[in-house]
Amino acid sequence: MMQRSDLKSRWVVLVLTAVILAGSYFNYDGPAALKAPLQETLHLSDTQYNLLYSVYSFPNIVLPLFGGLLVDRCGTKASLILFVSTIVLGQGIFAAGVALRRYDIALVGRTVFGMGGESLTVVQTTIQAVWFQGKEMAFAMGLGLTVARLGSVINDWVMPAIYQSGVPGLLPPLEPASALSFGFFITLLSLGCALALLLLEVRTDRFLAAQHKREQAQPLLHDTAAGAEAVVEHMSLADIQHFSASYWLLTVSCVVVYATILPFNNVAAGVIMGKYGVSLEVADRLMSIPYLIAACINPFMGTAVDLLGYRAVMLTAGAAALAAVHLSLAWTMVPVVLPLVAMGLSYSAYAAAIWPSIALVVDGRAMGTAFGLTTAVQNGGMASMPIAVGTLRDTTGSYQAVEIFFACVAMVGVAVGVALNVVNHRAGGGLNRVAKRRDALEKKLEAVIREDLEADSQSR
Ligand SMILES: C[C@H](NC(=O)[C@@H](N)CCCCN)C(=O)O
Repeated sequence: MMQRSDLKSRWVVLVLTAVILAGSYFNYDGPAALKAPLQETLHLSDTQYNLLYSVYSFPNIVLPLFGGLLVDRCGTKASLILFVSTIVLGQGIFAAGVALRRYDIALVGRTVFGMGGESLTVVQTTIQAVWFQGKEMAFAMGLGLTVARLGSVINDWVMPAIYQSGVPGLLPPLEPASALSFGFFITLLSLGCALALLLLEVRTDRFLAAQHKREQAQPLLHDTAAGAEAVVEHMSLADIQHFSASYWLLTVSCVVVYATILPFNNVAAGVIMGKYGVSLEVADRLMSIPYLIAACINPFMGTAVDLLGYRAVMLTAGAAALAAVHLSLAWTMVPVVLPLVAMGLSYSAYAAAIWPSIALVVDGRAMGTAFGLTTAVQNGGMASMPIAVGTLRDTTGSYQAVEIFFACVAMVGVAVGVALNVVNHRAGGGLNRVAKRRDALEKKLEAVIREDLEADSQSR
């Protein structure tokens, strides 16, 4: 029976989903590229500035856990339009709040934006899973993340330029709301791509329905969400109790290690400007280095993980490298490019290992629940970390204490990584093995058990 993954149009779907997410990542990092102008215009302390990131994550301490359920219930088409519309609305409110010099409205905008932003990644992953099921799924997802991260990089380059010069006849210069309004147009581009995807999905439904009628096959599953059931099965909260120690260690690792990457990016311009005395534009270009490197090497890192294994080792080494990066930013005056390049390499290695590791340690049936739970817990870290960072910066007056704090959190990541290696070794070392070899061993084991069972039933 013909499926979506048999159609060439899956590549169009990949481009559309990647551009949709790039629009979201572009605007997630909007405040980071405009840190100084935003603080100046709205008279914000570091704590208040960082709260713009915490409020993005607050709703997501719960939402991603139910994101899969919502996608299952409402379908990918409806939830895609819902979540993209939510980020359009959120970015519009945020830009309006900044234009009106109303910090409270800006916070509401970031909260609404967050309510769409993280759930959008859930529905995007589901759509990619449905269209690439049994085909190039890992490659497609890696490429999707690369394009999304390019959204962050382009943001770092474009936002300060628009802030400086505005858009003649449209947006005034030296006004942060101008750059944020440009971000609003980018969300409209995401909405345009989402509508194009909706049309493509509807046409594909019709095409497959006609095809299935011809084949006298089962009735068509009328929504991609239903089609997704084979891959991203119904979320069941009861599954959580069966998750292994490795899963929980991976989740803790995800929280602490990501807490030293994304919240660092939120204040990176401030760290670089304060320490090296460069302009906002130069600081913004420099801060794009980690994400630019990650965007370029993500698919290769993913391939390396697939070919070599060593996931748990890579997670631990990535955390250790991040601790070294933050310590060097706290205590040394090495050229800033070096720690930023090292951060990009460690981030990419870490991201390439963490998400497939989660897929390896949970039962396929509980995959949606597992990813939803990890993302929800991760957002707990993303919500609290900016508050801690802002408070530290405001009370000490410099970023040195913040950098030492980041390094300590990364060291917790190293400790969790060591524990993960021990637990994983005792459980057979699956995370450090090559997936194909692991699959082969599991298949062998299954065959032996099946033979035993058959011999058992024959002897009775
Ligand atoms: C793949 C991973 N994504 C996440 O960790 C998201 N939960 C948070 C992304 C925040 C920007 N929208 C990543 O970006 O490495």
